[in-house]
Amino acid sequence: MTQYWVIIPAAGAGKRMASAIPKQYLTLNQRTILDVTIANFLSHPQILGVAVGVSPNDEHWAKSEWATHPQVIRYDGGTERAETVLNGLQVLLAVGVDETANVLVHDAARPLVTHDALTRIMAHDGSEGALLAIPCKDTLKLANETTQSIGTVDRSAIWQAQTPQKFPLMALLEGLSTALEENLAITDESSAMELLGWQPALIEGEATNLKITVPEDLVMANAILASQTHTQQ
Ligand SMILES: Nc1ccn([C@@H]2O[C@H](COP(=O)(O)OP(=O)(O)OP(=O)(O)O)[C@@H](O)[C@H]2O)c(=O)n1
Ligand SMILES: C[C@](O)(CO)[C@H](O)COP(=O)(O)O
Repeated sequence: MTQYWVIIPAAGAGKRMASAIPKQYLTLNQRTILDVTIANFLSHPQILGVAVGVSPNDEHWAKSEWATHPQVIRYDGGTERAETVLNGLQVLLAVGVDETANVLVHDAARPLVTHDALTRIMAHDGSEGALLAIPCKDTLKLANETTQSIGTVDRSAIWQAQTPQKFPLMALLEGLSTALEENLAITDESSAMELLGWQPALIEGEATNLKITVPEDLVMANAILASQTHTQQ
């Protein structure tokens, strides 16, 4: 079975969470969100190691249960997510990861991804990359500047992107470098690859793989964790 390195961007400030500490260090079932995320990956047999991008002035990483683990590399993230991921790709090259290898990129703020979903995206053998995503289930409204509905968007072709996202290391490095050089506001890896003309596969994920962004997401994540057995070590 193919084995993978994972880049976990964890250098964000968590502004929308409005918490005293960056949200990736908030507690989920007596562990930090970041430690739960790392545990989820390192407990999967196809994961070789994790490169975690944290803020250069991060004061919390040293207390992580993974801070000294041999399969975990800490590196300096950037001011934007794309920069943090790009720095991670450079780190993987520096430690000898093959340029042709596919790598996974996964938000630190998504601790509940299941091994089943990880196995499915790693098993996907398409040539244009892949990402976990979920088809839109709600009716979508278009809002005007006073938050009134001015129309309904056809949701039949709308999917919500999640992570992990999987791309060849060097291709992703080119995509992110291009997007950053052109000052393009990209919020995930697949949008950078689409700029190069790639059409990555959408691999259906799970609604429980939520990104913890605002306080109510943490309430939901705790409820999901309490109701499901996640394979974590
Ligand atoms: N410069 C940045 C910005 C974000 N991230 C990471 O990208 C993931 C998804 O981003 P998001 O949920 O937006 O996190 P934040 O940027 O921290 O949140 P906010 O936008 O509310 O500040 C998070 O794990 C976050 O730590 C990162 O590594 N480097
Ligand atoms: C990568 C991502 O989680 C896919 O939905 C999302 O784009 C991250 O966006 P954010 O604004 O950095 O949270």
